[in-house]
Amino acid sequence: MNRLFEKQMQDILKNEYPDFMKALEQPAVKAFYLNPHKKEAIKYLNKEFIQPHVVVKDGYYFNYEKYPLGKSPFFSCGLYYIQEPSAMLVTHFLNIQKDDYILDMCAAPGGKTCAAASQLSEDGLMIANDIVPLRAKILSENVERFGLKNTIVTNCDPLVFENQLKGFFDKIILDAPCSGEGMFRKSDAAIETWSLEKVHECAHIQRQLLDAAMNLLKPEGQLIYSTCTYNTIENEEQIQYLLNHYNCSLIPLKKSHGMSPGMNMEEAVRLYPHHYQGEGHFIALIQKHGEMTPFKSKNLKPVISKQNQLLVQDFYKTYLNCKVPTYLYDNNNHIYAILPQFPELKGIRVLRNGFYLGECKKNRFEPSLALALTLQINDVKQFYRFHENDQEVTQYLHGETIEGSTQKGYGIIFVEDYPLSFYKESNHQAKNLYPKGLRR
Ligand SMILES: C[S@@+](CC[C@H](N)C(=O)[O-])C[C@H]1O[C@@H](n2cnc3c(N)ncnc32)[C@H](O)[C@@H]1O
Repeated sequence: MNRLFEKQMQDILKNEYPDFMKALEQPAVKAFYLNPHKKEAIKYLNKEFIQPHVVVKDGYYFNYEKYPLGKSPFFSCGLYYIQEPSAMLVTHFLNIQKDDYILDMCAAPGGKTCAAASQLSEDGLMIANDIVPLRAKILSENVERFGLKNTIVTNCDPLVFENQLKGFFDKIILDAPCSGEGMFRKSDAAIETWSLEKVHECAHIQRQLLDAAMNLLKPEGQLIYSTCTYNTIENEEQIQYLLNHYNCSLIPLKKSHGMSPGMNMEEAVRLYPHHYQGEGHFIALIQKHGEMTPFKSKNLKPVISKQNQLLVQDFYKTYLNCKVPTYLYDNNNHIYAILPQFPELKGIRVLRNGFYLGECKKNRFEPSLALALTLQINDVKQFYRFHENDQEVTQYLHGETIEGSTQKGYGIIFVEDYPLSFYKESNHQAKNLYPKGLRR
């Protein structure tokens, strides 16, 4: 372990330092939270290996060795998101209202995006962004798996949002890139790449992101800032900067179960592995004050060609028992259901324009995995239903064709009550439509 880091922790923790070092030798704790839209699924999970999170509603710790939930088909059905138990507190502390407009500035892989966006109604909006293209792609896949209809996924430097969405957001999540000191128990790479220079480099980026966040918030909007690191440069000093330079104040976060206050900042939360069951974290909630007139964005207009509209309508009529969404947006024959409050994003790389329904190809519509994952058994005219451990589910996830019956065309594979993917049947064979990149 780096000497400078050890010295820093001794200064912060004083006589608790040996306990902290001992805790770093223990295995990291794993947890998940249930998808609020699918939470009856808890009945299918093995209670022997899960235990409720101490504060997070619908959050659970679990034993990954004995119960590798990431490998279960239920994971592919989007029934839960596996997230570190300290990271879960970020959205727990953000008092989300159903119609909030939220920006998650550094969102990949999407733990906080999925937790927050799944609490919003169709009057709300989440823009989930990550600057790294590959990470933004993973974020987009996780948004899809969680069945989110109100979420736009972008891949840009979040400073760019300032040009068009100043004063637009009710809440901003800034889970900042940081020096990762809190992840030393989970990741050797975090230990190896730590240096004081890295702390200062991260602090520089964080400062830019914090300035942008304050400008992007509505007057009376809230910013939740978090890092998985312990040093005060990236934590309390950043918050103090905001308090000194902006019309804002700290909202006190309620501490329990071993959560510690910030350093000379009672309202914030610090999490240490020798006190709290999870990795190292810092969280602060900032209330912006002010009178600025909220910015009115230019909204994204629904546009779709007549021909593509007919293809989508025909697909819904033939295979589904639900209505075609009201606002359709056609991006190069990729069809999205958008919501009236979606802003137009100019010059920003958008990976997901909202709820992706599928692609119009020549004279047919090919439905997406995103559409499949939002359907219930009553919504579809044809389906096959299996149990978690049935061989057909394993075969399907491998990408194999499974034996059909006398159905024709598109249907959905369900695992218990939860959709997994579309298939297309002909000649008694249910052709596999599970995306190649997700097969396992
Ligand atoms: C701590 S992780 C975010 C974890 C995520 N919030 C979650 O809950 O799954 C920080 C993210 O910041 C992104 N990042 C790095 N530099 C950035 C920058 N300059 N602007 C925005 N995001 C950045 C990284 O790609 C990384 O995905």
